[in-house]
Amino acid sequence: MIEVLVSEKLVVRVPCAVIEHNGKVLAGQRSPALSFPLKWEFPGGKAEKNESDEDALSREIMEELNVEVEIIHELPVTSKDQGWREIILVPFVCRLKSYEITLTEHEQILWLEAPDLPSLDWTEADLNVIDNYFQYLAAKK
Ligand SMILES: Nc1nc2c([nH]c(=O)n2[C@@H]2O[C@H](COP(=O)(O)OP(=O)(O)OP(=O)(O)O)[C@@H](O)[C@H]2O)c(=O)[nH]1
Repeated sequence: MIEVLVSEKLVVRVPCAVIEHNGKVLAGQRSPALSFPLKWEFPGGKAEKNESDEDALSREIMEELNVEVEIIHELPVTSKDQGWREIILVPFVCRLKSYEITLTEHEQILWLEAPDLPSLDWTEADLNVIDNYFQYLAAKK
């Protein structure tokens, strides 16, 4: 009998924040020292075992930007197959609850008006997030 080894793909759940403030949206540029160097992303990161998406989001945003956020709306989950693993992005539209941002991981952040978001070089999964964010904005009008 031939045995087939099927390796399970790693599935990584990544809550992230589309942070709105004064009519603009925050984009973060990944550090040159990390995976996907210098790509743009929405701040956030991998949820830990037994951690809710919301708790992971708050923790990651505090770790990366040193601010508190309030969730306004959950956007559709989007996934990206990276070959050896699958990233499940769980995006939340948020507003700031505190305002003194201190960067601990990102190379830089930019505040952009929504229509300008696609001008940056995003990680692939984020293109879906941006589309879904545009749909959310259109539905609010
Ligand atoms: N926070 C965040 N991560 C994203 C986005 N899009 C996307 O593909 N990712 C990927 O999701 C993973 C989040 O991991 P992380 O922020 O907790 O940790 P990390 O940079 O050390 O990641 P790594 O596992 O690739 O080394 C990264 O690989 C990142 O590239 C996004 O919009 N926000």
